[in-house]
Amino acid sequence: MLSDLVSGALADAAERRSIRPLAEVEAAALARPAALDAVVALEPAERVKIIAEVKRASPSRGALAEITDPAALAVSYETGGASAISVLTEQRRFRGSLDDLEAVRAAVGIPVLRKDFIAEPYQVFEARAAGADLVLLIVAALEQSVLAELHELIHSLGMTALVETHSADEVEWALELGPSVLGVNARDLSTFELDRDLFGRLADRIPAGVVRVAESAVLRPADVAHYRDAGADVVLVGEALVTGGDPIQTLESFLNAQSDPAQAETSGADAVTGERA
Ligand SMILES: O=C(O)c1ccccc1NCC(=O)[C@H](O)[C@H](O)COP(=O)(O)O
Repeated sequence: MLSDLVSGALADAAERRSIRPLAEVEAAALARPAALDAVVALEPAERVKIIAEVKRASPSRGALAEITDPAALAVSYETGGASAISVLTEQRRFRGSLDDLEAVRAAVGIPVLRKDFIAEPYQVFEARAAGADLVLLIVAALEQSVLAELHELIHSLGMTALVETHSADEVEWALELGPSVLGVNARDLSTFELDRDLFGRLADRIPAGVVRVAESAVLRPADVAHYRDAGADVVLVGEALVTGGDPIQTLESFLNAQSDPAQAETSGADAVTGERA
């Protein structure tokens, strides 16, 4: 699944490049106002911070929400207290686009993440040209040399990489890059299995000074508390926010629930499927 997603994303990028060549996108990227400092926005604080995701659909869940106005959704995320916005720009399985990213960038004042299957420099320049401040790099999807090249490019353009891992080896490879922000995704991107305890097993391997992001499988406030207790500085939330009805209220409940440790014990969500009990 992951290699299909990467090859689909590369094919779509090749099509866009045939219309808008690299030189043009590079010039647009360099002409953008400077990226926002995502490391400052996400740096550890008393409460866990939230990256709120604009997510219409996914390979594991199918259609999630229509989201006709991604900018309005992002504004409600910002109002609800999100520290950054993640925009899924992959079009085949997530029904996202760079237009969504541009619209969100224009509407909010907090950092915006391009969440996609980034595997070549063109996609990084596109991200900056569309106004991204953060770009996702998935360790499992990339050769180490490509990972290092893209990481360097992201930083040379003033953006921050969110380097995503799913195992102890991947954390080790990610750390070779000297990342500022490192994510552990509870979702295995090939099987879709969710393991909410993975973050806790890997967190100690992430040195102080690197922002620790727990990604996926947050369905209720207790899940935020669970990640916080395991050492997360930030949680990345998609599905619960786009399906939950009122994103502002959902975000507030996630941010406020963190001070109630009792809730950590009452989570009824299944750690493997992520289904609500
Ligand atoms: O969400 C999927 O089904 C998926 C499948 C394959 C590759 C990536 C996938 N999702 C990307 C993400 O990691 C999530 O959108 C993000 O972490 C939020 O997760 P959630 O809160 O569980 O929607």
